Amino acid sequence: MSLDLDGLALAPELADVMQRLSIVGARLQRLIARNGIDQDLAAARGTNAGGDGQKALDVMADAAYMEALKGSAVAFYASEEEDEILTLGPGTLALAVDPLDGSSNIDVNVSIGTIFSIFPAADTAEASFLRPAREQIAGGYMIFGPQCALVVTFGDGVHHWILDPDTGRFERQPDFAPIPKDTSEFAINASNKRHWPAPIRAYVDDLIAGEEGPRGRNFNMRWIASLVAETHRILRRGGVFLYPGDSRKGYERGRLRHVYECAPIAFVIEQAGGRATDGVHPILDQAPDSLHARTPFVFGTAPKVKRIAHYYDSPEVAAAMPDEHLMP
Ligand SMILES: O=P(O)(O)OC[C@H]1O[C@](O)(COP(=O)(O)O)[C@@H](O)[C@@H]1O
Ligand SMILES: [Mg+2]
Ligand SMILES: [Mg+2]
Repeated sequence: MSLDLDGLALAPELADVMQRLSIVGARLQRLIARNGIDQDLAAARGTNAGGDGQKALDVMADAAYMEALKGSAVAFYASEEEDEILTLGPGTLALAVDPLDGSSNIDVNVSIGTIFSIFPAADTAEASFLRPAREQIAGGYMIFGPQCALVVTFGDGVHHWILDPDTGRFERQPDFAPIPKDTSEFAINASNKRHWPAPIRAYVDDLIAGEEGPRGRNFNMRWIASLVAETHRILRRGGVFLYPGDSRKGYERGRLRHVYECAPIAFVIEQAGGRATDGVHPILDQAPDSLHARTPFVFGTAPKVKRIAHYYDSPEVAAAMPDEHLMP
């Protein structure tokens, strides 16, 4: 057993899937640590269904998870790297995965990861995933960086393990505390500013105006270009992440995918007392219309995410709202 699940009272088939995911995660961490010694994990390998360039590690991670889940309770396997949903066998679960998130960071030694979402299997493969994200029974990620960590919610708080590289075991840590509310960090790819919708531009302009602006205080910006790394930071110290839809061709619904990126991250963030929306409406209340559907994605400290939604009504009013009026 590489993962200590004592006390979580998981159904045996779900516990078995978590063990299998963690074993692949520990293997990927070792593989990534040897990138450049054994092979080039960032080598181009073609394009996936979403039209994104695939790298060697994208393809290897996808194959490793798919292989590891054969014989498990996972009947339907959906992946960023697979055009269609695959049927692995009889089973009671459906699993969606972004096998390797943050691919642009594979060859620059920056944290990358895996994002996964688990539903009860429905009658068909499509029905198992094209459904309100609130029906997930598990959502989480593994992050491969200075540490390898597993973060997952089963709807009962946000659980956390850190891989001990000496033993290959994931050691259970205290559950994540509620997301801090007083952090002044925001994460957005500011190079796309000219393409953003007006409310997002107004919100970010007010942050950048700092203490001379309507918010009356200074803010700090981060952009790692690894969703798992941004999520891990926000879980730990608060803040807000935005990847809005924009006017670039193909980015009308943003860049991030509902099924295997936004839905599981939204589940974790809400379970940690935060909020996750498409800018206005909670992600967990939405059902995607296709497997690789994109969605605008805003998540983090709840009052910040609520304030952003108010910018779609009136930027002036939203900028002046005291944080305490926006508390969940
Ligand atoms: O390169 P951009 O446009 O800043 O987008 C960065 C975002 O794209 C992603 O890398 C997309 O994920 P993949 O690497 O799995 O395609 C996110 O991890 C990250 O938040
Ligand atoms: Mg991704
Ligand atoms: Mg990916």
